[in-house]
Amino acid sequence: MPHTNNAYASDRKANRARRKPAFLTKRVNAKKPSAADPSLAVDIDPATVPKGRADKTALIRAYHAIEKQLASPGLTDPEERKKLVKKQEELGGLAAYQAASVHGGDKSRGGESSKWLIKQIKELKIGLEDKGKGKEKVKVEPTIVDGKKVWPKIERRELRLLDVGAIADADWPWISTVSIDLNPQAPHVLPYNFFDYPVPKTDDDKFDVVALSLVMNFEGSLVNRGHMLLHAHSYLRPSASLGGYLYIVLPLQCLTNSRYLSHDHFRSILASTGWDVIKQHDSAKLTYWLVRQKEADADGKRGDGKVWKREEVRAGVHRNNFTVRVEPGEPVERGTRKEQEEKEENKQAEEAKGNAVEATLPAAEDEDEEEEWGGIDV
Ligand SMILES: C[S@@+](CC[C@H](N)C(=O)[O-])C[C@H]1O[C@@H](n2cnc3c(N)ncnc32)[C@H](O)[C@@H]1O
Repeated sequence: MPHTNNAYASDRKANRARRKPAFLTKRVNAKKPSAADPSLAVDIDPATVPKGRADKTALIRAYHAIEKQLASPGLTDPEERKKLVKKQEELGGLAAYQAASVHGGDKSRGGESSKWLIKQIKELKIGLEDKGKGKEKVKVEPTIVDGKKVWPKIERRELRLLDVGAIADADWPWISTVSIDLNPQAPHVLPYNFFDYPVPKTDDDKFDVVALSLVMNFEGSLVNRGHMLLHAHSYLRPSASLGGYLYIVLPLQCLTNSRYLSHDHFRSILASTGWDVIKQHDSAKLTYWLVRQKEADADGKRGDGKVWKREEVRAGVHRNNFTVRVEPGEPVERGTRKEQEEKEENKQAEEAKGNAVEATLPAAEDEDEEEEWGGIDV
């Protein structure tokens, strides 16, 4: 019985046996060597996005392994950095990674994550609560027609959504979406890092909802994942004393099979960073969270400022290491994380392994697990 509920676990076992997947072995040009450094040899046609599930998984893993190295504090040599970036390019770059990834919002796969969000927005009447102050409240209830909910047509101001890590997706007529991504794949997606996207100056220009769908698990720095939770506050428009919503989607295994994170632990981190969980749902592969800003205190703060380090929440070797750390300060840039942080994380990971009853697998195996869930192979 695999330790995951993923139907494709057997594919991963194949990879663990270090069998080189087809797309990595395919030679585009026998003469094309591995540049000056043989360790950079990745025999892949950059234009070819792997078609098979196992090959896609291998690409995601390979890309993520490099992404993690780029986020490492040990990476101080600019030449090493260049090599790693080049390696990613040879894999097809972020575009190939995106094409190979499973996306919660991908309409061709049913747009699973956006569907869930839209349902919640309608049910919670998000964007309607501050409409027409002093006017009679609009009653919005669905009627059931042929067993399906039909929502009445109502006048509503356009709801504003900031879709972070959007790649290329989605629009609804009554939602005004601003989409940003590190590497946009469509003209309407703005090329921004979330941490650099300018905060709107007026409340009217702010957003009702910020979406981080399968984005936190993409971020290689654990501390930056926490910063994403803190940073999202700035973009939300306050409505009465409460504020707007943050929508988070993660691979389910980030919470159900992580050594350092569970549903309860994530809920505590959310509370501490100023969020009340309003709706939560798990599908077979994804976990969905719609959270709302807590009431601000007299100083305008919504969180308790607590520092969250990596803490073990469940033992066992057959676990992934996905977690979120929360620390004050600015988001860290790749390669500039303090060495002390990494030492501390490694020490904690070692202790966790030592405590594990079934601590039999080699470290490399654990590493695989982490890459897998740091990636978005869901
Ligand atoms: C797996 S895709 C998720 C796509 C889509 N949101 C979905 O749910 O299917 C993750 C995307 O997040 C983007 N991303 C990661 N960190 C980001 C950041 N700090 N700012 C903007 N985009 C980011 C990546 O470029 C990547 O395209």
